[in-house]
Amino acid sequence: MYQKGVKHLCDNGLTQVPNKYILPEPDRPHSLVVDGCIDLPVIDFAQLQGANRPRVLESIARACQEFGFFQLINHSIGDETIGKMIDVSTRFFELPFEERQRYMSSDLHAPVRYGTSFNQNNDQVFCWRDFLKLSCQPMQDFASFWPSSPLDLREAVGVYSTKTRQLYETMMEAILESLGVMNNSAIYEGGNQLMMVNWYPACPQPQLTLGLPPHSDYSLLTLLLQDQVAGLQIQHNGKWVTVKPVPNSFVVNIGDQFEILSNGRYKSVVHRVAVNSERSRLSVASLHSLDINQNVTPSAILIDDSNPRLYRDTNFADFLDYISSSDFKCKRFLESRKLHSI
Ligand SMILES: O=C(O)CCC(=O)C(=O)O
Ligand SMILES: [Fe+2]
Repeated sequence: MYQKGVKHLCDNGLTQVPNKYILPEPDRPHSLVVDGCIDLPVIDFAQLQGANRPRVLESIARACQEFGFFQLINHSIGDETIGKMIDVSTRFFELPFEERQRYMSSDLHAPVRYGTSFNQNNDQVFCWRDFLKLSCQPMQDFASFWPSSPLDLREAVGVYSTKTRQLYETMMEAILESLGVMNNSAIYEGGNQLMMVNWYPACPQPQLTLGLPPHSDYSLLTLLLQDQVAGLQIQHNGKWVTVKPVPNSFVVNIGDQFEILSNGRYKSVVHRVAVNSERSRLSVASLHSLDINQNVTPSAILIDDSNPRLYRDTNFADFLDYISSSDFKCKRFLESRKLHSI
């Protein structure tokens, strides 16, 4: 019954968190280890386009080194596109269960997948999240698989994914430039784009469970849209800190593939999601990575005698194999790609 998702469970009335979702004591989101809200470094996309570019690139480098995350403002994706994406996603999760169930699949490679928890095939303890995962790139291959209800979903996802894709390419160019890696559009053109729409229902005992367990993203880069309900927490200086939502901005974070590409200069930082008893929360993560079988390799110009190569080549298919074969937690996939001299 837990396989049907948290929304389904809550719709049937719930005053306590079932055992299936109760984390062992040390894994719970204790308020003691949470160091309050932080303002992530803010990067002004508009400034990146003009004479201030060198200064903005320095701020990007600092943000990527210190946090692995930043807030992107003035990013040129209109409020209307963002508003529609949030609205249509919310309406998807409000559809009757039978309608959502049509997209349920335990196949990690399915182009459209409605599911629950983190990896419901393997998780011992479930997390307090339902999701809709949509493959987006190349769009002509995938759009016909996207849910046909709500009626305006395909159009909203089409516009939103095209615009986030363009923004991703511009940000990749800038982030690589901040590392001194120039003229490398071949790395990020084409590639894979997955839209992960996350729904975290309000939870009667939020201190016992998590919306998502600690993990790093496998992507090169993730562009995250969150609504106004706080929940995202990142590891910073050994503590969990909550990221304050900024309206109409994107939270941009470095993924495992970028950590490898940068030979460890920029780290893919572990994050998790806390839930709350007051409000449900929606987020849309646009995960951008290389094509499924395309290897990511540390950039040659970031390797020399004093900076030896730190990672072996890997690809997205390896990651999917990894998460289907083990109880995937934290950064263990990336750890498994490290060359053992470090
Ligand atoms: O909901 C969030 O704020 C984060 C989602 C996330 O980390 C993910 O989808 O990988
Ligand atoms: Fe994530």
